[in-house]
Amino acid sequence: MTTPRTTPGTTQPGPLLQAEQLTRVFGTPSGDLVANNRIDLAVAPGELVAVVGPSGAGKSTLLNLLAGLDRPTSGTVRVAGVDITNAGANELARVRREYIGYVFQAFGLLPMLSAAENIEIPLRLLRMAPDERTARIDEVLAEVGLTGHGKQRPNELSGGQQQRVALARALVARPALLLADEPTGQLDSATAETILELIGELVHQHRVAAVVTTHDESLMALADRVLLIGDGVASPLSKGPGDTFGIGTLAAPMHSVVEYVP
Ligand SMILES: Nc1ncnc2c1ncn2[C@@H]1O[C@H](COP(=O)(O)OP(=O)(O)OP(=O)(O)O)[C@@H](O)[C@H]1O
Repeated sequence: MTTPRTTPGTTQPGPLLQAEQLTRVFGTPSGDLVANNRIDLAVAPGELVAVVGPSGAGKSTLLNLLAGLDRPTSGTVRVAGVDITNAGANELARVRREYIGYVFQAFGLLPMLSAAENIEIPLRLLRMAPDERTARIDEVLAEVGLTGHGKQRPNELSGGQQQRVALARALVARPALLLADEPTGQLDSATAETILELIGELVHQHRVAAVVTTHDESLMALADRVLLIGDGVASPLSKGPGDTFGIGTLAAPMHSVVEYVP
């Protein structure tokens, strides 16, 4: 992989991703539910931010807002300087296509397509020429350690391999922003660790800005910053040499955010 995609001739000062005062309220039969409450977040190229917190704390809600898959009740999201919250459908689609790679919690691979064909989808959306597409797919398959597996369908691959395909699909168009929702949620701990290391490597080597939601404590150790959304009481966080962060030791008021820089 070479450098992340940028639009020629444009400069993008400041963070690649900037969320300000993001609030998402869901109407439910038992009343309004505040899933995200005034969340601020800025992520620069080359930075890996882990979003952690208990089930139901609002992690997926936040990621969906950052990806433009959902619109906030209030607040704004800017990607490469573009306010995607108030963008029209075409502009939103362009920003998502050109800047964002998204990894879904349940892989989201199309079962009838091979691994290579799944990975090819974002390149087709970008109307890349077939030769170039093939070269990029080979390159990204090598990066995620799946050389030689391109012709296999998802059901012919292990869970960890499917997760690598999902990651390859998110990275194939060299997105400047990687958003991954629990990318290791369905994997055993050894495979999860390998995937997390791979994400860390790719983000830091290629200066991708990344936000990854996780229950996995090893991701917190790899992250440049940890954003905690959760229950309970806010407490200062600290980390000694060689320590990992324990989610059990972290607590914050419900739907509040504590940001910690390791
Ligand atoms: N479309 C929706 N309509 C109503 N409530 C919703 C909707 N989506 C999410 N919620 C609620 O918002 C809250 C946050 O959900 P979210 O999926 O963001 O949590 P999470 O932290 O990602 O949880 P998990 O770790 O279990 O995936 C939950 O109480 C959930 O029930």
